[in-house]
Amino acid sequence: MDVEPSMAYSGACLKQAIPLMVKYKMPITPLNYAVWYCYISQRNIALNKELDAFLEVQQNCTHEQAKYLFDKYLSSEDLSLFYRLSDGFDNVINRVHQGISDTLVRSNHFTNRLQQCQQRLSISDLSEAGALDEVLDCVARLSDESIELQHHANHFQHQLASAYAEIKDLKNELLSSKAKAEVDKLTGLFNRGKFDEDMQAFCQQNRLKSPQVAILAILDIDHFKQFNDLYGHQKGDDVLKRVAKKLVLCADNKVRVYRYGGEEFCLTGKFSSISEAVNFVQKMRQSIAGLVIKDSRKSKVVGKVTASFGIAIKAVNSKPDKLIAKADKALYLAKEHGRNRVEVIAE
Ligand SMILES: Nc1nc2c(ncn2[C@@H]2O[C@H](COP(=O)(O)OP(=O)(O)OP(=O)(O)O)[C@@H](O)[C@H]2O)c(=O)[nH]1
Repeated sequence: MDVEPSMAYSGACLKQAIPLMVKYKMPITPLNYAVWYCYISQRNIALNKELDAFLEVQQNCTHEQAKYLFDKYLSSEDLSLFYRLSDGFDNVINRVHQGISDTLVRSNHFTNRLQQCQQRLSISDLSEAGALDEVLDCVARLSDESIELQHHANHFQHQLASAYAEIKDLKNELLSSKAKAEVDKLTGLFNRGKFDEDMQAFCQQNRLKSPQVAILAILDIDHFKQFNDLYGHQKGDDVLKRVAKKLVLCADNKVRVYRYGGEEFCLTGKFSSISEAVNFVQKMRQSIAGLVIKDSRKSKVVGKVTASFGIAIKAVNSKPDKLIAKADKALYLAKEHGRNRVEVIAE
């Protein structure tokens, strides 16, 4: 890169790059940022095309692919530049740090001047010729310097206020991009990405209060394909939203609900016993079975919705894929045994 971009420009790029890195689950590292910076500023159309192709095929760009793009289209000079410019937080923090150092130097200087004046005044004999002039001189100098110090303090205060606003902006940007990346657009529930992330932590929690059981339940709307085929995809979407609403209404702070994909949802939670967990899930099932779908004029009932549930009881040191497979197996049994029911696999 020949011209070093301005701080404001790199800050603006950072604001655009962060949501993209969060969306595609790429760690915010200088190398990744360099690739996205290049993408956003459209400096190299070939890089944009290659990155678009990765994103289209697999919805993300792996570390190896980012490294490949970097090696192919960017140079180590770029990286050192991005090390300096990419991290908006660092830039702001450096400015504040510099402001504090300047203020300290100035206030130390002013303290020294005060001490010098104090000394000069204490040894001045006011009856001596010129002593009053010396006092006046001291006071005038101190007055000038205190005005200068005050100007500097005001300037520093503005610097701090703008740094604070900038950091807050970046933080909000990061938080809202992260939150958006975790939510399923149609239903507003947590999405599959968030589920995969949470499952790791859920499976690692082995210290449950006694007696307590942790469960994973997967539910699948019954004959949903038929519903789509009969009433259209939009009506199908409507059903998904209404099922999600019911799940949220039933859920309390014991459980967390996700859209697993398509017409499947899942929930994780802790209960004091297996029967309490099953009763809870049965209530969810009944609540969904109470859903009535009407035609667009809301005059005619066009269908009822039911869902089948599979519950897996988490064992100590359960691995996410094993626990999911167990819940899937229980769900399969619920479908096999007639749908609109709950099956549990405990072992
Ligand atoms: N409207 C809508 N349909 C979806 C969505 N995601 C998946 N589907 C549909 O969900 C249907 C799932 O059908 P299947 O897996 O065959 O199962 P099913 O008809 O629910 O039958 P059972 O599970 O055996 O009770 C498919 O027709 C998908 O197209 C979505 O976001 N919106």
